[in-house]
Amino acid sequence: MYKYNCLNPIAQIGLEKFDENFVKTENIGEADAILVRSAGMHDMEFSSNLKVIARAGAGVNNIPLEKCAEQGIVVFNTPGANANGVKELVIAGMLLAARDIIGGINWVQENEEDGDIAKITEKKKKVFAGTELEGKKLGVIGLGAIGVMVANTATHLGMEVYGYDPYVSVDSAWRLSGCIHHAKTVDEIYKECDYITIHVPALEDTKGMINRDSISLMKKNVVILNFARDLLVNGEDMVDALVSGRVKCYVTDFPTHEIAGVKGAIVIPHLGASTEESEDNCAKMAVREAVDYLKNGNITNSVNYPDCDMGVKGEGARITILHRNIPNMLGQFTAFFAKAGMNISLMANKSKKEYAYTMIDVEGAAEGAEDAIAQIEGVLKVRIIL
Ligand SMILES: NC(=O)c1ccc[n+]([C@@H]2O[C@H](COP(=O)([O-])OP(=O)(O)OC[C@H]3O[C@@H](n4cnc5c(N)ncnc54)[C@H](O)[C@@H]3O)[C@@H](O)[C@H]2O)c1
Ligand SMILES: O=C(O)CC[C@@H](O)C(=O)O
Repeated sequence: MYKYNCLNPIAQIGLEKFDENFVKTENIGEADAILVRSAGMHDMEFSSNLKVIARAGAGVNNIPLEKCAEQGIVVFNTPGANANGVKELVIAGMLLAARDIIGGINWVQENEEDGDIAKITEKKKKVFAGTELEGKKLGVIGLGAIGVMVANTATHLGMEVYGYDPYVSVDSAWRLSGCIHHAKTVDEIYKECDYITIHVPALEDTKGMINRDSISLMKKNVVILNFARDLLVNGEDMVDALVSGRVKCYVTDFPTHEIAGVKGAIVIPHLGASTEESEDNCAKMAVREAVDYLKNGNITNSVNYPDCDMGVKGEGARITILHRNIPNMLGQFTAFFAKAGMNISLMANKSKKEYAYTMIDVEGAAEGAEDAIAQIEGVLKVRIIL
């Protein structure tokens, strides 16, 4: 029996994918798997029983990936599962920035008791007038699951779209509309575009990328949209740019004390992925990944270990080994099985940066293998799945 804990509410339709071999626990210390959304995990201590953290979402900056890798905990995310939800809110964000819809709606609410509201509307409405998206230039920084969808949709609104992503994947490149202008430098986006939207992960090299210097390259009255992470934008520099009028509008999904209430900031309470569809998609994918890892040892969509799949476990034992990516690990594993007289029927080995993963199917119960392999230097976690 495996136990799982939910650090955040996870959609029921996903939890229903756990079969009779899984039970929910409120005691994190006894959990084999943790399901999480945005809860911060950097200060948590993990029990040696924990094998999986499945992030029902894309961003993993709330999880200590390196610490988990060192402790043999495989971290998964759910690529693309909430991308459409975010894309739709980004489009809404552009429309809210282009026209003063919020100001107009607030005005109606403030004057709802006025018997003459229909008449005064026609006088007042010019205050809330705006511009259209058609014909404007949109720069998309980061062409992953969300960026590609935003870029493609914006072309249907008649926008001229520039895309920048020096690490774009082959899959994303295939999905990207042919009419998107390939920006070779991020400065080209800053200099050319009327709207700039960022869809990159919060990493050391992306933190604070929107700051005084990058803003100084942008057009006056630019609109900046941030549905990725607050850390990507220097808050103080953004407040200055809004107050001085350098930036016309900053639409963000991440409220901070600094930005909330600043004129020109449209601040949304992290709702990008908060749709029924996105929450269901993320939950289903996260549970599927956790179950497949716990029952079969297969890794799909891990962010700290390599993906590796040997299909459904068969009759004999499956030994799974999380280890450092250093020479002679495979030789030592196979030497153990040879010496123990155990026949290997299937084997796979994959690596990702400093870490590697080996799966070995043997005929029989692989008695003694767990303890013996755990002794090999460089091994981080061994499991025998029977
Ligand atoms: N607001 C929300 O609710 C919400 C929901 C989902 C994701 N997010 C955030 O959005 C981010 C992107 O999500 P996604 O699903 O598109 O992820 P993704 O991994 O599919 O795409 C990220 C893209 O950024 C690119 N990239 C990385 N560094 C870059 C750089 N320096 N310059 C340009 N491009 C760079 C990568 O090559 C990749 O193509 C997530 O990391 C997460 O932080 C927010
Ligand atoms: O879980 C959420 O609601 C937000 C998720 C989002 O920020 C993500 O990175 O996928």
